[in-house]
Amino acid sequence: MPTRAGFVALIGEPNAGKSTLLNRMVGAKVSIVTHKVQTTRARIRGIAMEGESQIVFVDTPGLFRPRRRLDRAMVAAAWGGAADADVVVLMIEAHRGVTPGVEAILERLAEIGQGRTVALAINKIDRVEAPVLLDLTRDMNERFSFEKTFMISAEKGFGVADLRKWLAETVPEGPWFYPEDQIADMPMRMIAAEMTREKLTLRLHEELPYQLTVETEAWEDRKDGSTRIDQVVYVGRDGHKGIVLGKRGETIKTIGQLARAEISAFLERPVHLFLTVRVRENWQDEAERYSEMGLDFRDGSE
Ligand SMILES: Nc1nc2c(ncn2[C@@H]2O[C@H](COP(=O)(O)OP(=O)(O)OP(=O)(O)O)[C@@H](O)[C@H]2O)c(=O)[nH]1
Repeated sequence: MPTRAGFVALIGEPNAGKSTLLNRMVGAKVSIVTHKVQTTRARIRGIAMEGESQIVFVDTPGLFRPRRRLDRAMVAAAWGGAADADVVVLMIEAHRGVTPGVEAILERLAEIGQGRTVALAINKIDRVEAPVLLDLTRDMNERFSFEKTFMISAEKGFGVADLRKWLAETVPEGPWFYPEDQIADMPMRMIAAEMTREKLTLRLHEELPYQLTVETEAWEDRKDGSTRIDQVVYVGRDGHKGIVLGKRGETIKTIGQLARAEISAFLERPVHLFLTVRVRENWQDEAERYSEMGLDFRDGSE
């Protein structure tokens, strides 16, 4: 049987049950990546293997809960995750029905959902009676042409296997993005590097140098319970250094603070983060090495 692999964006209002569903579909084996390993376009929430299929769940951060300081570029980037996905699954809550939030999502879906496979997952079916569910299914399908509708309870596990199986069949044929053995223990160093890269992406967006990667060079768990992490931000050209550093080093300082806070929350221990910006020669070879590692595989291919 040929292998399949694809990106799935799980979208829905806060509290719809996305995390609960993800945890069920992904399982403990890859829970380490359910935190935030990101690709160039979207953050990976988790990877599920089903038969010969690799299902990569991507996050759509801040999509429906824009914070005040979230600018247009970030919202666009968030939608980028859904727009780039092979399959979009909209999750709604059975007992809440078509809320204004769901209506807003449907409006956006009408724009980005064209020509894309979009499924509906009605969650928390344990909270409603059958007639309510049927009415809601009809109503939603009149508003948008979903490829398929699933009635599930992420918490109790009803219908989850069916959805997973359908996703496995629906993602496109092609090689896996991540070797199976790598998924299980994506090293912490790499995750920490990706967290820093994410901060750079969010901060610099359009200005972000094309050939930019972050590597964790040193990692020391100290006796006092804290961790010292040294990372290098590599850029392809000397001229890009200034962009990353910012005026009087302010940009890199802010990025360091944000990344440190996130890594620290992830590790659940104090972190001292040291960032260095370096220019890397022979970029091409390095980029290939990275794509072998399964990171930034979209770089240069689009
Ligand atoms: N009754 C019931 N509750 C559920 C079900 N699935 C999830 N929940 C509950 O719904 C709440 C929200 O679930 P989450 O998985 O955190 O929702 P989310 O969409 O990830 O929320 P955000 O992280 O805020 O976007 C939790 O209290 C879950 O226990 C379900 O099938 N039935």
